Amino acid sequence: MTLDARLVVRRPGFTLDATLTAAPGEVVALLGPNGAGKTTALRALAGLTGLDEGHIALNGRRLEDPAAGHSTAPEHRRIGVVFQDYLLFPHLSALDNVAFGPRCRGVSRAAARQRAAVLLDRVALAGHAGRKPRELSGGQAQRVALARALATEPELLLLDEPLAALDARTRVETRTHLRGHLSAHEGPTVLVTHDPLDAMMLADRLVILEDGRVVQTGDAASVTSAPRTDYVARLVGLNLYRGHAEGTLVRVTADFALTTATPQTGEVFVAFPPAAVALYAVRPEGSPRNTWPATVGTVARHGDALRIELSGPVAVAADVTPAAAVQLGLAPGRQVWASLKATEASSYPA
Ligand SMILES: Nc1ncnc2c1ncn2[C@@H]1O[C@H](COP(=O)(O)OP(=O)(O)OP(=O)(O)O)[C@@H](O)[C@H]1O
Repeated sequence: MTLDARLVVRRPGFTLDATLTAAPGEVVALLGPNGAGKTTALRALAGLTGLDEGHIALNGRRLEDPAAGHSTAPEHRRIGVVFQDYLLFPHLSALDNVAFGPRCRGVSRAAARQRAAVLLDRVALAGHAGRKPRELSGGQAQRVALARALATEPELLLLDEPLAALDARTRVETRTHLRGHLSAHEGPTVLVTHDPLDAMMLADRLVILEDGRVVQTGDAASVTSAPRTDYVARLVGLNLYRGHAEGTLVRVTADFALTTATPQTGEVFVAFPPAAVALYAVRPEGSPRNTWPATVGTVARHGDALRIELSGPVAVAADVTPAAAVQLGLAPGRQVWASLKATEASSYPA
């Protein structure tokens, strides 16, 4: 069971053009900022939004091929969808919600309910089979929605912000359960989220979508260690610049260059954490560091540290201890020197 898709959907002022593949058993997270096209991509896979171009193939079978004038209706795609707000039928019990899909596919009432009971048991809700959705907690409703999506034995599983409706505590617990269920699913799974933690905990691979395009893909470790866009850099809390490298010197702008530890040639990204930026009242002398004058913009709490947004030759975020902030008198408008060790700046080809 393999997913192979190129999704092209044109809207006024927005075009989704994303290639998406997923191997059997693989969980792919579509991660991106608001309006990136994640939901549009999911709806296109489910057949709820038509493709203007491209194709969707599952197991080598074409579900949609606009060039050939072919589109399989949503109900004939072997796809299970868990929507953001779960969309459970309010008047049906948990059991009948789960039995609904098999019933629609012609399974007898008794067999559908039997299958639903097995699935509810699998999501640890056997004791709640008779409850209506309003009598379930958010986490329980999420599990019923998952059981309902699995009830039709889908080849492809789609999840739209599966944990967004849950409070923080339920979320942690439900995420762990969901991870287990996803790994038991033999087909590919595509999940949409704008929560990096959900993406990293649930998915084998991240596909970062920005403005309708795939800007980066890879496992969590490779994406977070080498972000390729500002969005990804902010997501993982790194400063990120693009520049031109000649050896260990990377020219970022006409009047700003950074020295890095590893020599490179050509177009590169340079990334470093805010905690690697040290601030001084006077220019630090005589060390193999990058130093530049900067002006304090905003000061905000960030964990145990203070996150200082600085302007100057480049915008940069620095984390300092509250004690250092007091000592340096860090307030908006204060002029300081920023400093970064070459060994803290990693560079990699753009
Ligand atoms: N039915 C529609 N008609 C016209 N434009 C639409 C429609 N649905 C979505 N769009 C536009 O398509 C773009 C992508 O929207 P989409 O909902 O896919 O993004 P998203 O990444 O899921 O965002 P969010 O995280 O906010 O849900 C947006 O610019 C949106 O305004």
